[in-house]
Amino acid sequence: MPVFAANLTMMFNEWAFLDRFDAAADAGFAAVEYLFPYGATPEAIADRLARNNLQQALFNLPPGDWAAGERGIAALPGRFDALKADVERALDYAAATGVRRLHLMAGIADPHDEDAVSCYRRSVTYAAGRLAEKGIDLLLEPINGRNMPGYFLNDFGAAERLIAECGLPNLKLQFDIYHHQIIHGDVTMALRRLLSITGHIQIASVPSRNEPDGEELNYAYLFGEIDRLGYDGFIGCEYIPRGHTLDGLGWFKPFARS
Ligand SMILES: O=C(O)C(=O)[C@@H](O)CO
Ligand SMILES: [Mg+2]
Repeated sequence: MPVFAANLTMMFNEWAFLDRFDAAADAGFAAVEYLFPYGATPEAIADRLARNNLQQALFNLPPGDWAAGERGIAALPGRFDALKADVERALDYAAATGVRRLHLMAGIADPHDEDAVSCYRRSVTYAAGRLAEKGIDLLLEPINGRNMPGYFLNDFGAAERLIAECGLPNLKLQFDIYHHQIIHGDVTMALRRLLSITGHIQIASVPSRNEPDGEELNYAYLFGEIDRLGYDGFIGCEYIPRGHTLDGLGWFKPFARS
């Protein structure tokens, strides 16, 4: 049975950030993820995880200046020193939370620009190496261009090729089913092909990015397929609830921790 992680950036927004940990645990989640922990101290987050017996499934390395429109800096030439500092900052939070996987955002850059391509590869190789020393996986997530126009890593094939070329055991794919359906479709066949290099899965309805209980994808079928393929990682619930978070958890009832 999949282990679902509540995404505390999108879900449980009725509560302040730290209180979302309590709310997610009360709703039956055994794990959480979010985009960024950096607005709270590592100690405060560790305390919420411990007191609620929650696993920290995932978070992202710092993304650059998010408010200014940056969406990662890994593919941005001239930012390598900042990236190295970001890796250390994320590792402080990793040590406190016990997370075993971190997502590195690529940034807004032309995927056909040679400088961006070589810069991205250098950043990925460096970050994966540093995380390997701590037993942590580095994840790469292709993101669709409708949600993130101009994003460098906008193709699952590109991620698959890079992971194969680098040949680093802790470099893995973050398979967000929502993005895959929008970019490529054919989700089941892609899961079968890519699960062996997948370190984390995320879900949402398509096209609305709401609860995984309707619209274009049949998640009941996909959860069965993910189980059948032997996936033993987390599934991150990276969706925007249609209304109050708790009112939209009908789909989750069979999986809730009691
Ligand atoms: O946008 C998504 O999808 C994510 O998983 C975020 O972490 C941004 O990368
Ligand atoms: Mg995602």
